[in-house]
Amino acid sequence: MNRKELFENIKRKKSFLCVGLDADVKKIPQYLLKEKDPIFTFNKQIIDATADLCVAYKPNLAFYESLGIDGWKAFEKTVKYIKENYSDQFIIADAKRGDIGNTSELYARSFFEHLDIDSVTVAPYMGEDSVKPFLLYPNKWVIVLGLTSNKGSHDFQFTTDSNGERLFEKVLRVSKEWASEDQIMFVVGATQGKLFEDVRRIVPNHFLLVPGVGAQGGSLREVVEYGINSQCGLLVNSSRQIIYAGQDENFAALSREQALKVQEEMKSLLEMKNLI
Ligand SMILES: O=C(O)c1cc(=O)[nH]c(=O)n1[C@@H]1O[C@H](COP(=O)(O)O)[C@@H](O)[C@H]1O
Repeated sequence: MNRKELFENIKRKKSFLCVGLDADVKKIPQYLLKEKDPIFTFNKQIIDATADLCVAYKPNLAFYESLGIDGWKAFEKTVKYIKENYSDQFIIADAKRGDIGNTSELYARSFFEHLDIDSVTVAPYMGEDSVKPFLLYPNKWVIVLGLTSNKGSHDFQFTTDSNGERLFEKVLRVSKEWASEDQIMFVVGATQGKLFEDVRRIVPNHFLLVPGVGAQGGSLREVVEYGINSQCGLLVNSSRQIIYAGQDENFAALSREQALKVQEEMKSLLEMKNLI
């Protein structure tokens, strides 16, 4: 999916919500454990209940890999299900990969060839040659960790060099040269609030993947205030707050209610910014 199509979907659905499919076998409704594939059954119901309210899904690989082969199968089935039933959804494999070139090549192959997923999150720490193999796929997206949502973002990302440039700023400035705005997005945590202004000074046009609203307490209003651009430029992820809204048979309907609340706020913010 290209940038124009993504923006068209945002306008049509009046939403820039990404639902995070972080399905933890210990947190999903426990009655699902009697199913043959509880994680896929859970995901399928969440997807069916939210697909008209969001433009993207982000399964985080940790939740699947932790279950071994069964988890990987549930991941593949989830991706296939989205692609076959909701082809307008942008799929993000949240894998935070990145390694020496020949290894990254294989990571890229698994997500972009084997699974044909739209995008993958990548850690930039190992530099250009660790990210480049992902960029060899012209219609796919690489989502580079820029300024993360967690407390530990302060350990390294805010350290400054002799010119006063912070590490996250250097990451954005340097890595945006590795490919065009049609292939690279950046992760910026919703918890970083006003710092979106600093991010936008360096990458005014890029799409940003923004986790950290909901369970981590980031403010959607602030993200929009400081981070939106003329093509919206934001995919705001919420995982736990949406997918764990209920524990009984009606869990998917409760997830939908949560997603609807976020989508309604997004609609009014898009209207306020004259984008719809
Ligand atoms: O790359 C990410 O998606 C990510 C980056 C970041 O800085 N912070 C962050 O929370 N995430 C992911 O976004 C999701 C957030 O989940 P919730 O806090 O439950 O909404 C998880 O899958 C995290 O791994």
